[in-house]
Amino acid sequence: TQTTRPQRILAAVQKNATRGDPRSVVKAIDQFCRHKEWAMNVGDEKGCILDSVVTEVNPATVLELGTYCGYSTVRIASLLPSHAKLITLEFDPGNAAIARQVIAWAGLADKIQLVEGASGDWIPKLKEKFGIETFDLVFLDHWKDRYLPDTKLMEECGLLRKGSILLADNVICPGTPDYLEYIRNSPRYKSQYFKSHLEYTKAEDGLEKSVFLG
Ligand SMILES: O=C(NCCCCCn1ccnc1)c1cc(-c2ccc(F)cc2)cc(O)c1O
Ligand SMILES: [Mg+2]
Repeated sequence: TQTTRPQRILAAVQKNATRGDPRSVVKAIDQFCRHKEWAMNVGDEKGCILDSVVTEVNPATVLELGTYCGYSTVRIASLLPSHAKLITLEFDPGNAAIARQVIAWAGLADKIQLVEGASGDWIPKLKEKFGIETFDLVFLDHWKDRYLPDTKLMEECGLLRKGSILLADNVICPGTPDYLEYIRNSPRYKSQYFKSHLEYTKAEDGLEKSVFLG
């Protein structure tokens, strides 16, 4: 019976990465996706931009929308201060099951809370469920047509504070036109575009970093 792409990514991690070594997990996935099989991880080039933003913000609370196989989850969590918490939402149960194992292999399970379900359902429940006040950093990497509605939902639910950072993947490819239009024209945000490339390709893509002004 045929394996799934996430299953093949997990196998590559278990074969090539060292347990408890997040950077080796990131490297193993990048090697596999660059040389064996493309997959929609944020990747190494945009990943370096992600790393610099995480390091600059040094967040105590992080929300990731779109876990996939846990590549960016591991990448972010490996840079967090010891008591920081990362909540990651994944809609697809198959992806979530793989991501849990990738996160465990990296030894980061105690920093990460993986929640299965739809972001639109979960965002209004995060405060009560996880005792979260606000998020210092949000990484948007899920369905591209959900970036805008979920951003508005986070505003309405009081999950953003003055200075909260939103970092959005794929604003060029596949593209998030309605989100870009909103966030770049809203007086409540200050945005900056980081030009890069679609993971493991030469196609243009980039990350949009936006500061919520309150
Ligand atoms: O669709 C993407 N991600 C969302 C996956 C489903 C999220 C499910 N979910 C999780 C939580 N709530 C909902 C994505 C796609 C591409 C891409 C680019 C070019 C191409 F030709 C094909 C694909 C590149 C990415 O970097 C991406 O992130
Ligand atoms: Mg992406």
